[in-house]
Amino acid sequence: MNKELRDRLCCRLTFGTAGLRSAMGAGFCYINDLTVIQSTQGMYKYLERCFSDFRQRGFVVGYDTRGQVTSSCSSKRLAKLTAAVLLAKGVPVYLFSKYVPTPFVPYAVQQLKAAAGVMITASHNRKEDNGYKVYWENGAQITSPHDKEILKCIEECVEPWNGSWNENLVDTSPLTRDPLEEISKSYMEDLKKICYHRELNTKTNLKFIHTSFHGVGHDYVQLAFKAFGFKPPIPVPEQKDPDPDFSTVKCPNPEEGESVLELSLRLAEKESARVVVATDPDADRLAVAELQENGRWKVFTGNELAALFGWWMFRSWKANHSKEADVKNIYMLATTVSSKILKAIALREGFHFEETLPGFKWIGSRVKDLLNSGKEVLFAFEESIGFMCGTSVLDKDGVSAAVVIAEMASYLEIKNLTLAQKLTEIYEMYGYHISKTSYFLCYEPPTIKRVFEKLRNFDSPTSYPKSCGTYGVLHVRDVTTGYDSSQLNKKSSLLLLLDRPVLLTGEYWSYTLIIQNISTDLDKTFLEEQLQKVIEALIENFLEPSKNGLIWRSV
Ligand SMILES: O=P(O)(O)O[C@H]1O[C@H](CO)[C@@H](O)[C@H]1O
Repeated sequence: MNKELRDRLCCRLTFGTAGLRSAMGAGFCYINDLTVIQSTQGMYKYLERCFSDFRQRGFVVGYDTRGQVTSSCSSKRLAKLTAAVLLAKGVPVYLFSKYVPTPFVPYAVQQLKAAAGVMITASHNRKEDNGYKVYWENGAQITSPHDKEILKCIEECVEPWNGSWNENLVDTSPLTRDPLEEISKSYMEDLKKICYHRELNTKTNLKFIHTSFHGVGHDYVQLAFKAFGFKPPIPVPEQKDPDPDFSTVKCPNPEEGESVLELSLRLAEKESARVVVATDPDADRLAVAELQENGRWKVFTGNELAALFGWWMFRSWKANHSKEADVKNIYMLATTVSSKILKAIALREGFHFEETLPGFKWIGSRVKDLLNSGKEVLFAFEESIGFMCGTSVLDKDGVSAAVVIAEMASYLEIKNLTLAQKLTEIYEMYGYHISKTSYFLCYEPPTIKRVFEKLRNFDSPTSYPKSCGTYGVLHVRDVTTGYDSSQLNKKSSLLLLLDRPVLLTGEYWSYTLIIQNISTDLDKTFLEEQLQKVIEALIENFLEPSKNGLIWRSV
């Protein structure tokens, strides 16, 4: 009992890779009415300090379809409370009147010139979770130092203010605005900027299946296909409407591959559709599967999809610009744990590639800086099926990615190519880039700390591993401490300003191993075997799952 109380009351929610995220429940480290009110009060305090015109600019609030029947805690209720805190303080709130994809919030923040915004969502997490994703005025998720400063302000505002509980304010306050129609219309219009073959889309014989995994995606993906001139994709009926229980899937994470796509693939077979697109419950991630000639489905990894998107976005840019257009002004980005295929394409084609820390918040902020300095960013991604096509939304966007891949598939179809065949062509042109991504579940933060401490003091104190099984370690980059053995000054250009290891959410540690930029004449099977062996060595020597009680999830 004491332990239970301590666990619930003696710690606070902190900003992770995607805002505040935790299970819905009672306690200060859970998502509930009180912690959301406290967080918004802290946000108010911080925003008031940062923006003298906060009361003119307002704040955007969106929400997904999550909820708990037993506690009546839902994203919608938490969104209303978020709005109430600000309305009570005289701040105009753009509260969407209906659930929206996460990308609508960063998009709206920029469009409406709001000071900031919040999306109530736990993305693809299990049904028990919820979260509070914060966007800054630049339309990107907040990074340090804002997160730390907001946390400080939250701690100073834990007592609910008058009016903070009054969720009815959203219906009675003259400061409430519903941006749904305006934002939806303008988002779909902006989407057309990355539509290059509308004519072809209207005529294509290809059929597409779409699953929204019981979340927000259905209506918006249908609209996006319409904006591109396509017939509507065929929805998976059992998964098209919101269901906070996610009753047809074990976990609503499209990253889990074929097992989670079961209903979509069976529907595709029935409908003779070759391509399946799956948006996660808040529609910011995209999975894609394609039926192959051998009758099997290929579920693309995030890195493979990025190779296709990168090729496509650059090819489309080239096709729409004169030979004189300055390719040196073009940028593509990826997080450091993602494949370097874009780097290989960039090197060959003459544009720029940049790496960021893991998490789309880093990509969003960097893209904004590049845009501000007059650069053009065509595409950015992270391996966990997060894609940013174009720059209307400075975050990953499953809705735009779904319709872009549909256009790509239709275009390739008239060239008698499948997505998988084009991927092979891309590899043959720019070098094979193979990778394997998976993750371990670990519910004990001290264990994770121990694993990393061991890596930092491997054979002797303060020394990183020199080998992993039979493999030598060429370089070590520790973005938590800022160490990079490959640099002359031993300093990493990527430094995580957090006091915990990279890739940690407190719940799982994901890993991505990449063999990159290899010569095309090497045997791919041999490379895949090598990759598998390196993975096994890494797990056995560095992670030691049985000793550390880590649960492996196959992706
Ligand atoms: O909100 P979700 O999709 O979970 O995204 C989170 O997971 C990604 C991988 O670290 C990051 O981009 C982070 O924003």
